[in-house]
Amino acid sequence: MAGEDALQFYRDLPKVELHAHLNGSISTATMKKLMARKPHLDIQHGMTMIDKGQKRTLEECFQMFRIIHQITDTAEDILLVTKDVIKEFATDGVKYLELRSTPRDTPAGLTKRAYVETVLEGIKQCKEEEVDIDVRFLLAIDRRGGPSAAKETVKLAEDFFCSSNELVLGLDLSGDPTVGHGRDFMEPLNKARQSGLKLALHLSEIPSQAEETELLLGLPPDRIGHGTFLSTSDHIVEIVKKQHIPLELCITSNIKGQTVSTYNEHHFGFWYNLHHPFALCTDDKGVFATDLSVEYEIAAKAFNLSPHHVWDLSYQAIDYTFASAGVKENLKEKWMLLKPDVFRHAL
Ligand SMILES: CC(C)=CCNc1ncnc2c1ncn2[C@@H]1O[C@H](COP(=O)(O)O)[C@@H](O)[C@H]1O
Ligand SMILES: [Zn+2]
Repeated sequence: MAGEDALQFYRDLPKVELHAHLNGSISTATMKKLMARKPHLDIQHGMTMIDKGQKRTLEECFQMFRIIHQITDTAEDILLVTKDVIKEFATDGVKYLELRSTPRDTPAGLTKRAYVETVLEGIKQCKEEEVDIDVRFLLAIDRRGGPSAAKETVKLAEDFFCSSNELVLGLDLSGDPTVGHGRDFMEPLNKARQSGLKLALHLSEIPSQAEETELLLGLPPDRIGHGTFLSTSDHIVEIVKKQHIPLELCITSNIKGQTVSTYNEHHFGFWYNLHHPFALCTDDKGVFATDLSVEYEIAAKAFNLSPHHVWDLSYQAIDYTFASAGVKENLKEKWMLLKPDVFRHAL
């Protein structure tokens, strides 16, 4: 397979996306619509996206999110962004998506509760429009907010967990990993867990976080975001392996954010060789100018995966979703229906 044929194979492959931050997933087309609504902000596209071949420091990446948040500060913006992002994932062949986003009170008058309601409305409208994708939502805790904001977000998640008809499934812990300490979030995260919410935590995204990682692994989380530096501690690897905690691996994000130097050195290789569960994900498809099909293609090239291996990766990811057993079964049936076509393309 070469060039366009290859990319078509990865597009046609039914996929599960488990690690996508809403405001990091905004495409160029949607960004243009948002910028046209707010010309006074004078934001240029280069300020919100890292193009092919470019890299940024972690600090510069988090600066980009501050700029993006200025552009998405009303309910109309959040509704537009949610619907566009969902439709773009569907066009890329994603059949099941767990979106995550940090509820925000904005100067434009949006409240955290209204923020969540708007995202859920976007998901509902896409369903009514029969977009071919099953979408669920995780509320994100930004480390910058500290324990009090975390408690508020957990409370909101608990409320929507009960009322959203299985749309809200859990929580994410994210934000600048150099800010705060995991211990600040143990109590609210533990409480969330006891309420039945699932936990997807960014862990060991930067070096020297072994102490924090070990503490948070004690919850334990249901999935780990990135886990880039987990493998620097044998003890931590043992804990993760023993509990079979799936990882969410985001290759382009790690390269462009410079926590990993080259594709071949990505920790995909380490966990793949251990046969440990993981799912390929995009993280921020807008900021990092990628798509899930592109991430599968990058992994296949860097780690020499056959189309069968690639198929297995996408099929296995169904088991790592936070969806009910029934939803997982339906997805597996869907995958089997789509399988022959996919392989006709591959051969
Ligand atoms: C800087 C870099 C390399 C980013 C990739 N890795 C990330 N690590 C931690 N938190 C993140 C990352 N990407 C996005 N986020 C979180 O997602 C938010 C944007 O999406 P949202 O507003 O929650 O809808 C950011 O403000 C940040 O809190
Ligand atoms: Zn992330």
